[in-house]
Amino acid sequence: MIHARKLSRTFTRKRGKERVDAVRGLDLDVEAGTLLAFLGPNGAGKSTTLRMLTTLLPPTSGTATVAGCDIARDPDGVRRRIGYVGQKNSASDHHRVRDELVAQGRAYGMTRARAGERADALLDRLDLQELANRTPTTLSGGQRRRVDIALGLVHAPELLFLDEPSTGLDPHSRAEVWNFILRLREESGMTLFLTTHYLEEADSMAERVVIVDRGRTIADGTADELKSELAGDRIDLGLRDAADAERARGVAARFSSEAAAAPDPSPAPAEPADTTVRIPVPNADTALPELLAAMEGAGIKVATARGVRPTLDDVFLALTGRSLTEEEPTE
Ligand SMILES: Nc1ncnc2c1ncn2[C@@H]1O[C@H](COP(=O)(O)OP(=O)(O)OP(=O)(O)O)[C@@H](O)[C@H]1O
Repeated sequence: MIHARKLSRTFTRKRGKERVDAVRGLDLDVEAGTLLAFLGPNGAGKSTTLRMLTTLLPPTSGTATVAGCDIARDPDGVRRRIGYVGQKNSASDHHRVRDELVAQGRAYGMTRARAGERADALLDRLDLQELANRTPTTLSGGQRRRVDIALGLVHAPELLFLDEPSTGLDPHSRAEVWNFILRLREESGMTLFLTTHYLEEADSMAERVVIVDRGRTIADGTADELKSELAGDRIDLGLRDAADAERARGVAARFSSEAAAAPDPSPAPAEPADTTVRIPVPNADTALPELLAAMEGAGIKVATARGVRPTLDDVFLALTGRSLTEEEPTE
């Protein structure tokens, strides 16, 4: 459904004095029917990639076909086959939801009757009937986002791009929008390509996660594959004081060669107290009892112990030494 080869985009700023390589040689193949989450820190090149694939921005070099059409040679073909839901609300504030859907259908060349039928079918299928005669200003954030998504579906695209669909929403509305997306995916089997900042959402909802950093793909797979191949489990031990923690690190070294080389191999976004020891292990469930027995054998009193499964942030940290939840330093 999407095939990109060496897709690149360079911007020049300050009257050509400064070059920004926003996307650098991206290769990507996406099968039809996939729900793909495109993740990365601020400035990684996610929106630029999305804008190139949706023909809103020409690439500096490289090629891509989207839904069978070349983005450079046949941008109209791409636009007819895809839907795009941007970060800003697309519905105007003062038109009723059904009228807005009809206007969108007309913009795609449908007759008034056909556009009306399509609007009603969408309202029905997406459970939006009760919003049909309301104006967007009277809707909640989640409802408004659902209407935006419906607008992107009027011309029955094969593929829908969503740029940060749940950003700026409260947790309840985020869950509402996600349920909506998952239902859409289940019922239509359509291909969904979305960017998100929310790692937990990408982790639990997407079938495939592509992580980009500084314009390049650094990881690609299912969330489980990425976590088990690139991050691994961890055990966090809480000790009574810094001296005990130091001794515990020595004992832990035998469980993990990395633990010996780097006493705190995984600096979390919140700095751990120096009484906390973090130990990378292949499997936390089996390592925990052995580790506690070893600590006891060395006369070290452990106050707290817990096995920690990796998150996608741990994957990013393992690959880049930075946390995905940290802000990028401004260039
Ligand atoms: N029109 C532009 N002119 C100059 N630089 C740009 C332009 N658009 C994007 N950039 C730069 O390109 C880089 C990638 O930006 P992009 O918006 O694609 O990142 P992103 O991953 O979508 O970030 P965010 O998560 O913050 O939306 C950034 O350094 C950004 O400042």
